[in-house]
Amino acid sequence: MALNGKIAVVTGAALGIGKAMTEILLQNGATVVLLDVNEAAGKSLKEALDKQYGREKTLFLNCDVESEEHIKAAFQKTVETFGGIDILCNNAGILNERTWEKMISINLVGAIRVAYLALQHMNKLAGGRGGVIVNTASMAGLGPLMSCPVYTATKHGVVGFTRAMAAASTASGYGIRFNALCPGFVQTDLFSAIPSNLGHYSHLADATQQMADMMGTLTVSLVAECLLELVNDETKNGEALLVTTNGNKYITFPVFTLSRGP
Ligand SMILES: NC(=O)C1=CN([C@@H]2O[C@H](COP(=O)(O)OP(=O)(O)OC[C@H]3O[C@@H](n4cnc5c(N)ncnc54)[C@H](O)[C@@H]3O)[C@@H](O)[C@H]2O)C=CC1
Ligand SMILES: CC/C=C\C[C@H](O)C(=O)/C=C/C=C/C=C\C=C\[C@@H](O)C/C=C\CCC(=O)O
Repeated sequence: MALNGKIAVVTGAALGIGKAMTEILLQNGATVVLLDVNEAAGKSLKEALDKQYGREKTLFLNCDVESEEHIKAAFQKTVETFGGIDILCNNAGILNERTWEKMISINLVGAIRVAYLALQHMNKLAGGRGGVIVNTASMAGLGPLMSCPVYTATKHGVVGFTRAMAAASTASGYGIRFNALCPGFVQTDLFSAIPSNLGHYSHLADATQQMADMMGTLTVSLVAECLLELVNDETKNGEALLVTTNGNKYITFPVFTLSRGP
């Protein structure tokens, strides 16, 4: 299988989209390290996956992406156990406008911290073997969601970080591709909890639900298939893949040519 011998790390792996990412990576032959702050859910998933794929194909580590210490230890354990990291699914995230500073700390600062610490092991200039980092952004990383402006900001940040790191990696010779996955509404616990997590914008919950009703909700397995596309297609670097129930598209962004003023 395409990912035989590859070592993947998934953050937020215990539930939702991260769980589906873990499963499709295993189905395609990868060994997967599951990182999540929800220890009960992570251990439960590991137990189920052991039965299906064997104990040696996965490792669950309790890891909070807000903690540099946790992430460093998780990546160290990964490299000690499996010899390296080839694929990072930088997926952990929350949606809660009431605790917006924490949401920034997890969705944006956490994603950057995880990517930077993974670079220390993946970067060819640092003895790594290169690979691919897929950051889970969102459709809200491409356009505004009025009911969750800070969530929108975090996801716009993830898209921008991804595209800039893709260019930096190419220019520097890291040997790592960076791509952003931008799903619309996906049926997960995060999505189900939205009405109670809009804070100042709770009065806009109905409008958001109407948008979701109109656009439809995606399954986690469909999102995971798009992850696999970004992992397997070595031509993809610096891409933002929009995933909707009406199909998927690679977003075209404005190009600013550097030219002197008049
Ligand atoms: N559900 C949706 O409609 C969409 C979700 N997304 C993004 O997809 C990613 C996954 O979301 P879902 O699967 O929907 O959510 P979920 O709530 O179902 O699963 C998120 C997982 O991340 C873990 N997590 C949360 N904070 C963490 C932390 N500090 N450290 C480590 N793990 C942590 C949770 O324990 C959970 O297992 C998020 O980044 C989210 O913003 C993007 C587009 C659509
Ligand atoms: C309320 C948030 C619900 C779920 C979280 C998930 O991450 C998410 O943000 C889902 C977003 C769905 C957005 C749906 C419509 C957005 C419309 C506009 O903001 C335009 C957005 C993108 C346009 C991209 C493009 O077509 O070029």
